[in-house]
Amino acid sequence: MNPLVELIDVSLSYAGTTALSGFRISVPEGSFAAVVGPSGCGKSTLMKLVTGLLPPTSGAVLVDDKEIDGPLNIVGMAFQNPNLLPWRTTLENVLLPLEVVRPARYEFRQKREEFTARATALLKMVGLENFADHYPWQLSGGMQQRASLCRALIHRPRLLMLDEPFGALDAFTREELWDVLQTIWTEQRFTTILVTHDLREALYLADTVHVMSARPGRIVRSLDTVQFARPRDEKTFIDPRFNEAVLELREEIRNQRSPPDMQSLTRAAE
Ligand SMILES: Nc1ncnc2c1ncn2[C@@H]1O[C@H](COP(=O)(O)OP(=O)(O)OP(=O)(O)O)[C@@H](O)[C@H]1O
Repeated sequence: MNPLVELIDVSLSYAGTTALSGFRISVPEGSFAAVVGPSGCGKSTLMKLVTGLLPPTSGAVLVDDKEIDGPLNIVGMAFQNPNLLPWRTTLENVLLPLEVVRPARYEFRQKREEFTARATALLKMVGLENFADHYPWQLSGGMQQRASLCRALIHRPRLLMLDEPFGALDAFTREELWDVLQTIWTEQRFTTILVTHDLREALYLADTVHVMSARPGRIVRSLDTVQFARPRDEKTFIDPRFNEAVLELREEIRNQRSPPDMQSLTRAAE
């Protein structure tokens, strides 16, 4: 499969801080990639580069074989905070990107009914069919995150970028949402890049788990998860190979952490 997203020798520096250096990744169209790494290694920076919100300092960010030169409209995004607009109902929140993302916004007025039907179908897929007219404050955190997933997918993006979308949820709700995401992805096969601290989440959802080094971040390991048959379910968690892979990734990330700053440790001990 051709890569939809490719970063070639990318570096990105903020004033005085090199966040990424020598970063390479290739994400085949229709695949699910997860990116894990130690805190501050540049995962969110990667999201900003791939969505075109930040240009690289050097190297190339290619999407669909073209170097990107601004925000992309083929992307859907979801973050740890669902960021639903409090004055809009669930349905209205899901429809929001169609009102702002080109070219959908030109069609929105003529095809409102069709788009509403699409939003309703998505809400059904995530189990929110009876909450379309509710406001965000009437929804639990998990329900808000389900709505945020629908909003990310309403314009049928070719690329879904997820930055810790389940990070703030309790373990049970989080695992429920993994299955919701797995079901939608299996059906629609949009290319997905998930940034997460949760190694089980990465292994459960992705085709390939990429491990980043400590800052300046680059990919130091890419682990294929093909041995875990899809659809994955609770049996996946008790597969010894799954737990071995979690331990392996944990060890890899531990080795990537920067050595402790001895001066601050000494200061903290005083
Ligand atoms: N706007 C900025 N200006 C200066 N430095 C920044 C800026 N944004 C991020 N950084 C630095 O770049 C590095 C990478 O940040 P980034 O937020 O991408 O990491 P992350 O892996 O997403 O972090 P976390 O795991 O804590 O969510 C960090 O050291 C951070 O302090």
